[in-house]
Amino acid sequence: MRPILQINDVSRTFKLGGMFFGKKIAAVDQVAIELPGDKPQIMSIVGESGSGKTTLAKLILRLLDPSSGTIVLDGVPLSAYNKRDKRKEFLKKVQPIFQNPFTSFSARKTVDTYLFETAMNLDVAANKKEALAVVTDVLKSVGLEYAHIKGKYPNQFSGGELQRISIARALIPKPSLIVADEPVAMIDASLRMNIVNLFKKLKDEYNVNFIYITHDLSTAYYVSDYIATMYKGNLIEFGHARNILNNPSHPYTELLLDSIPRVGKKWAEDALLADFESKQESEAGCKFAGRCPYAKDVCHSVEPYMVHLDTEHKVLCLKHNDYKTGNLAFVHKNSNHSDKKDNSHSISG
Ligand SMILES: Nc1ncnc2c1ncn2[C@@H]1O[C@H](COP(=O)(O)OP(=O)(O)OP(=O)(O)O)[C@@H](O)[C@H]1O
Repeated sequence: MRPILQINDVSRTFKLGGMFFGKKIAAVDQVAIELPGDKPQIMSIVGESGSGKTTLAKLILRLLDPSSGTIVLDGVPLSAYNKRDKRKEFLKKVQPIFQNPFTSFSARKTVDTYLFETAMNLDVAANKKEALAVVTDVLKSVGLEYAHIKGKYPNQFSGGELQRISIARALIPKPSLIVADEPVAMIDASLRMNIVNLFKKLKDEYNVNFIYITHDLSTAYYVSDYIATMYKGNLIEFGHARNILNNPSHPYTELLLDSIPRVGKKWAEDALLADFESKQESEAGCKFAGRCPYAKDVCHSVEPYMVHLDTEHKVLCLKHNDYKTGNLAFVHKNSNHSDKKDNSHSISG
């Protein structure tokens, strides 16, 4: 079964400052992810502010073009949708959900108008009667009645309700992929789980994959089939959520897991993250070395390369190559190969 999503060594750089003296930053730096297509998946992208999550989401949504690399959705490169007349086709396959539902809808338009327009514009319904059936259906799937939203404006809803309506709207074309960028960030903490639970339910009901971008690790670990951890533009760990939870293998993922409040966990353990944050970033080598509790000298001078711990778990860390820099003798017994990152050939033994 072909993967539903392939992100092939994708980078996106931004130029900051002037034409000649400005510097380039790699918001997304050679990210490679393959999401299996055998059944619908929820993949969370986690990482702190500035790690590149939103830039990656925008690349998948075609709101930005990659500086290099390709993204392939269900066997079709996203560049195939570049032509104007292919835009609708793309929107039928990939739908976004944004952080703030109040900015997704104009304050001057009733929300049901949006739903009807989406159904008609994306050729899901040929007329208003057909559209009504579709709209009623998608609203029911997110726990709302059409009668409850009919003729109302965005400010007549709570943030949680409006986010459910955005989800309903995204479902209208029955897309293969929904990209949700921090969809619960503006919602009351007590209601976040309801939204996240919806993703789990809808995944099977609509056979739709979700990319869930979040700071909220507790919901990410709860909802995900796969987890991608990003740090300063790099994908530093990717794998099945079960593997990541039971065997977090990048020191940063370990730290993130440690920072999730858990019943019975002492305050002193929570303080760990802040301590590491205060340390200096290293200039060369691993971007995380300055904060890493396991860093050795080599980590400050040699860029890490991706090590496959098993078929569904990979990590960008020299620790998993026993800090060796040329000899690919992996410590993990299941390891059988390492993959590129173009910088891997700069490693000398
Ligand atoms: N249009 C842009 N021009 C210049 N730099 C940008 C642009 N968009 C993003 N960046 C930079 O790229 C890096 C990654 O940003 P991005 O928004 O993707 O991170 P993020 O992980 O989504 O952060 P947050 O959780 O705060 O949204 C940051 O350093 C950011 O300042």
